[in-house]
Amino acid sequence: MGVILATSRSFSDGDLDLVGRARAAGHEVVRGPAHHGLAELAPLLAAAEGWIAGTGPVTDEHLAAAPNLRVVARYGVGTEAVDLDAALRRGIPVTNTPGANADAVADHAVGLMLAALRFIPDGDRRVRAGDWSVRRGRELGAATVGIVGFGRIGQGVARRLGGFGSRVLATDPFLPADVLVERGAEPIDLDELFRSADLITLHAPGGQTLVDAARLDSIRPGLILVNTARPDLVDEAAIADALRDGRLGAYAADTLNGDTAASASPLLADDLADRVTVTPHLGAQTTQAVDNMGSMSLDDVLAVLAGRSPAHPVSPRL
Ligand SMILES: O=C(O)CC[C@@H](O)C(=O)O
Repeated sequence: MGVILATSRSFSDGDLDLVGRARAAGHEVVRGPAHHGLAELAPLLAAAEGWIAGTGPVTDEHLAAAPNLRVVARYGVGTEAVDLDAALRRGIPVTNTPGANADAVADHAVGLMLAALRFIPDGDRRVRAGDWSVRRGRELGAATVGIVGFGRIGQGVARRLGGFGSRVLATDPFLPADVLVERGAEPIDLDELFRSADLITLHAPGGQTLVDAARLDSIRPGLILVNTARPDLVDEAAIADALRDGRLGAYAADTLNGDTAASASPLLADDLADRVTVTPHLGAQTTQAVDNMGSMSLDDVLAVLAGRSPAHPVSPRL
């Protein structure tokens, strides 16, 4: 029996029997820790022929510790934590699960927009403290929403905002303007989007800083910023400053620098609690998305282990 290592947080936690599917193909699934250092994983990597990887790092050192490894399947979409060049050099294909969690994340992004616009988490905290005073919010349909990154998730957000009646602006370096128009958004460049929107939602790949102190000087006062993508897209200290001096109205995020060790984030300061909402990277955690990510990643691993091409290869040159 070959070993498939799964270090994603929720592989096989959905409705599908993915462990049984692997077993039927002659493989055993071994679960490993999602937030891992190399020392912790090395004994598991030593035996693995396939690796279903979560958001944790997949470095050249990890690959060197896995002499039997034949495929890395990213359980999810972002591949910034995977050393694609190292995998290419070692002849190990890398796959991901495009679209698998797009609806789940788009739902969550809209949820965070409403949470921030209507002070929902703050209202809950107040009621529990016996305070029934109200804060007056704004309607999503009256907002100009800027979508940064118009891939499957960004487009899913635009579709949902169509139902609310919001004005939707979008920017994406890889898509022609007519595609944005066709899918419900007004094309605009990044600088102009930050100057024009009342609410901005980030759906771009990690590995770049899109929101820093200079950018926050150009925004409309009271802007609401939503980040369901990656923590390094924003400079968290600059966000905290902008929340304190009122340039930014609210920050609602499904990700923080350091993630599980995030208590160190400046955004968790007590004085910002009424303007900051954070969820524990649960945007992709729905039964449907977990089944999609699990079955797509497992099918790709099984394909490679059976000597076939995977359906969702990631190109290191993209
Ligand atoms: O819930 C997860 O495992 C993360 C998925 C998400 O970050 C992705 O990369 O698509």
